[in-house]
Amino acid sequence: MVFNKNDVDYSLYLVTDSSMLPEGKSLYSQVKAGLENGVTLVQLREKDIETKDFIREAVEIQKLCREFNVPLIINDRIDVALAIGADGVHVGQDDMPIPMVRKLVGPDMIIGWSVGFRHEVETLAQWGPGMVDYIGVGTIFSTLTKKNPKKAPMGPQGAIDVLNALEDNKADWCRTVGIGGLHPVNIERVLYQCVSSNGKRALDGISLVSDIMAAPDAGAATKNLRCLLDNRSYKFVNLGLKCETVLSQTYKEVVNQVTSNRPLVQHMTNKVHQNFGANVTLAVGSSPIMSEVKEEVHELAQIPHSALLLNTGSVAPLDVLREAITAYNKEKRPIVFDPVGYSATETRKLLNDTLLSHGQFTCIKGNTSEILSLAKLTKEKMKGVDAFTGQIDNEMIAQATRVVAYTYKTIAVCTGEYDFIADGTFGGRYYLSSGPGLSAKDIPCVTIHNGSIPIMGEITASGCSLGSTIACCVGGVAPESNLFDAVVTAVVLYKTAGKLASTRCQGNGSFNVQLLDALYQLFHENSPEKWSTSLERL
Ligand SMILES: Cc1nc(C(=O)O)sc1CCOP(=O)(O)O
Ligand SMILES: C=C1C=NC(C(F)(F)F)=NC1=N
Ligand SMILES: [Mg+2]
Repeated sequence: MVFNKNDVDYSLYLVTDSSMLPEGKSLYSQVKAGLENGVTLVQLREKDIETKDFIREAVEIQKLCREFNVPLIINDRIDVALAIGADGVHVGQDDMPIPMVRKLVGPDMIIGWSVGFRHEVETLAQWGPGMVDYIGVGTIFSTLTKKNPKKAPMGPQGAIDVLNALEDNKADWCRTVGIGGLHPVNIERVLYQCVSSNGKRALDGISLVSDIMAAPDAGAATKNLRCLLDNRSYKFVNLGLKCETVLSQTYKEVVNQVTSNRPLVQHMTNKVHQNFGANVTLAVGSSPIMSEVKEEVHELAQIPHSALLLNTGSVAPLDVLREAITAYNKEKRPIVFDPVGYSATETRKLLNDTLLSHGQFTCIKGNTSEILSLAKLTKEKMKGVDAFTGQIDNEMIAQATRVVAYTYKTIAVCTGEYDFIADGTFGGRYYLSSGPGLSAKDIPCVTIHNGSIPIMGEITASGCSLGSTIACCVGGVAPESNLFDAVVTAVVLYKTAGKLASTRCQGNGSFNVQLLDALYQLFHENSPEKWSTSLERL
């Protein structure tokens, strides 16, 4: 019996592995526990096994899957799949070519293909709908399960590229499952982030091996995975993720909450910014801690009203930065990310991309060049570049800010004469199969202006210290307060202080001091009705 391909539920796809069974468990018992708790598709994958043993095992598992009306896919071994009348086969890039597989198995069997790159999608699109029915998109995160991996982990951004390739090549018939290192700690984030740029396509499901096959209680593990797949809301921070530009909270309220909650803002940042950032944090009624000690990040993240400012000018080792992201995500406390010099060097780009794929950021703040490169809006892609002056117009910057917010499902801030703030969080909602239907141009964005303040660019750490101010506000507001309001308040406060300081200073030395004083005065006076900075909804 072969399933109608359109009826296959790819949401929780178990791929077996008999080499990691816990003591006293069998392949059969693990698969059964999975099927009883929400596994919707099974793939029998045995690398080194005699054909006779494989067939015996396949017949046994097939019988079990039929009891649960779940399709059985055989990995790699077309002969075994045909011999037992399996519902499908899965082949990798180095296995039998797809057109040959289709010729052997006929039109009704399900064919799955391992895909990691855009060119592989272009190939399957050329073959058309009669060939590949679904693809395993991976390897998303590093995993020990697949021996001699040929692909480096692609991260959620790599999976988005594959989803975009499917959309670009109109391969609408092709379904997708993410695979590789998927576990409860990252599944919500993968489903939340992995949406095509046009908003139409999300992953159809997730596929995993060790989380169930190696689980001492495979039933409980599966039940947990099922919940993550079905609840569709990723609360990555314990703040309100209301997706609108109506400031549901006034600047005054935000400042009051920061004052009363006095957040602890952990800085992992560059040497130049350390001192000034700590003083800005104090000026904005908060407590700085400049710690880059791996062993204490979890303790710090657990302190009420903690927030992390991660500025990749920091020289802390990568594993310390990753541990900090893990800790603050685990505690659902905000992380402000400042990808300093994002694409200035390949090294920095690799570091930043690695951190961006490791966790969920509450806010990503950068200057125009950092945001444009994060949005992958290179010169030729930019329509808004003035042909003569080469100046990038505000519409282009606003769009780049929206693309960054959308791509990383975060609040993106682009600093310059005009600051832009876009909300790509979608309220934390995520989808299976079809995405939100909205693209970057549809998400809320505001711009903030207070005339030009050229001296802002003349001092060190002025951009970095906006990061400190944002971290104070998102750290200090009450839980469930709206995240967007807190970020907007920080940017408006900072730009107002910058303007005020520029009218009082005699050069960049005194500007530093005046900026600190202005922040302190504006914050403690807390009379936003007097703040000179204007906000406009785009
Ligand atoms: C079978 C397989 N294929 C992969 C690919 O990237 O194509 S990764 C993988 C193993 C996934 O195991 P786990 O869920 O234990 O990480
Ligand atoms: C190598 C593989 C990649 N992906 C998948 C699946 F997720 F099932 F599509 N299965 C495999 N065996
Ligand atoms: Mg910067």
